[in-house]
Amino acid sequence: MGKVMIFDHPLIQHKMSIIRDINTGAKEFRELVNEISTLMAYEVTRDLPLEDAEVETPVGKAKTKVIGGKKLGIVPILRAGLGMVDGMLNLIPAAKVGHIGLYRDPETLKPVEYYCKLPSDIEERDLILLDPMLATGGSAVAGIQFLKDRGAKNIKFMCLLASRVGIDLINKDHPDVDIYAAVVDEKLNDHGYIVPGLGDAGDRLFGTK
Ligand SMILES: O=P(O)(O)OC[C@H]1O[C@H](OP(=O)(O)OP(=O)(O)O)[C@H](O)[C@@H]1O
Ligand SMILES: O=c1cc[nH]c(=O)[nH]1
Ligand SMILES: [Mg+2]
Repeated sequence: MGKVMIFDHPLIQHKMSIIRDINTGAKEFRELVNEISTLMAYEVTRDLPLEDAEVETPVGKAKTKVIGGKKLGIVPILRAGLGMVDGMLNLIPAAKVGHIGLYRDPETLKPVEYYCKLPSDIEERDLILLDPMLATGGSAVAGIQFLKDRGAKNIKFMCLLASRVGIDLINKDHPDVDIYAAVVDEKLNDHGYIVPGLGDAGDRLFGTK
């Protein structure tokens, strides 16, 4: 089964508290999603392989380590995943960015696909799939399958808020995928929203409600 990493870092917990607050407006919400994504990127990239290197300092030669030939890709699930892209690119600026458009049908709660544009060499890249919300898990599971169908082999899923049900579904359908979540909430309501959650992440990021 994939690893499940929940973040207990005080900075992340503090920022998640503000993000959940109904009184936090779109500007601050966007800034915080960005900042939390950068903090999480630090841990999500922990297993990047290092290679030995040597550099000339002003005083002599230093034996150093550099990130090796690993190619990375980040793939936000539209729309809400877009809010996490810049935060990730702050730390891994060379990563290529793909996009998957999925929305959750409000009646069936099933994901509906409407867009896909991925790096052409996706099968050679380690991918981090981004979506702030993991609720029923339908969108994440569909997004992961989407990437695998196009040749991706090494995929991580990163979200801000996860439900227990969503984590279990990814573990069941994609046991090879590691999950990174800032916070876990236990419950979903009848409309598939995480409770207490933070509401609709896409609407809060883009001010559409
Ligand atoms: O785990 P699930 O039950 O599938 O729900 C999570 C999905 O729902 C939200 O997207 P939404 O459909 O609201 O689209 P949006 O990002 O365009 O607002 C969220 O960003 C996830 O993609
Ligand atoms: O709580 C939820 C569930 C799905 N999508 C959201 O944006 N929020
Ligand atoms: Mg939404």
